[in-house]
Amino acid sequence: MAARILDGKKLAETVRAEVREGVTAFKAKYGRAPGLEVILVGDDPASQVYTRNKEKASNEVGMRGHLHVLPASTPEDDVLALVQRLNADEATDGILVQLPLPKSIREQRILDAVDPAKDVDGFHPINAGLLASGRPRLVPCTPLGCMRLLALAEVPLKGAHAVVVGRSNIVGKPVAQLLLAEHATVTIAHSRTKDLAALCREADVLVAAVGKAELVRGNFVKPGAVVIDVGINRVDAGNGKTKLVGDVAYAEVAEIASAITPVPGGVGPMTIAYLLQNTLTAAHARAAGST
Ligand SMILES: Nc1nc(=O)c2c([nH]1)NC[C@@H]1CN(c3ccc(C(=O)N[C@@H](CCC(=O)O)C(=O)O)cc3)C=[N+]21
Repeated sequence: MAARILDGKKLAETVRAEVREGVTAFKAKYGRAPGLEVILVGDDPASQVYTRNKEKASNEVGMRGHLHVLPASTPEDDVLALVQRLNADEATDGILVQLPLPKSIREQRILDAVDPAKDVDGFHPINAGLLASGRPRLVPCTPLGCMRLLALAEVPLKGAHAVVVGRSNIVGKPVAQLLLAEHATVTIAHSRTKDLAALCREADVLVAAVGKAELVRGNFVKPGAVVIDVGINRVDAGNGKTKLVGDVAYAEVAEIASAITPVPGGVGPMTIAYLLQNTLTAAHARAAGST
């Protein structure tokens, strides 16, 4: 039995179309476009591609998207000053600081400076705390994308055992909170978990977000489970080139799971789609004066 492939690229198109309609309605109501400001510090090639894609994607749905590129040598205080300027800018609804930042800059200091009302990544401790308290406001994009993929899979979450492998503030913890809110029984596992394979085999829903290429093998998966692969690992393809693989050994697991997300074309495109959705959400909240 081969698993159903959960096509994130196609579903992301649907989400973007939803956002595009929402942006049209927002413009009609408020006479302005939602504004997204993306900040990239440094010249990491992958980050350059990702941030340009975010800028482009926001413009494609009718937003005012803008990318700020700062040299890697930019002093921490200058990055902070840009964040503060954007916090104060009425036309800016969303601020995204691309990670990782150069080592000379304290990430926490910058992320904590983003106005929680404009924190479209959902990384600010206020937004993390609201999510954990069952009062979600701006929720991290990748976990939102995972939940939408699970909705596509039509997997019943109520009472299901969900195992999340990975405990990051960006994916593992928030996706666990969202699964809990849907009444799943959630286990958060990580690199130090004893007998990880046996624990994962208990999962009806398995979310792999550890950042270790193909860690999740066939023997980690209960027959019929739904598998969401958040990993994006660039590995040697053997022919002098590189390729992207997830945290899941796809070919092997696709023989056992009932549904699985591919890499690329799974969670990645959904992350960008939900960044746009979050920007629209932030714009509405700000325009309505609720924050
Ligand atoms: N503040 C911040 N917010 C982020 O959301 C954030 C970040 N920093 N830093 C880096 C990571 C990574 N990330 C990706 C988003 C989409 C794809 C994506 O669309 N990937 C395509 C393939 C891309 C390719 O071919 O290289 C796919 O999976 O199909 C990948 C990676 C967002 N991140």
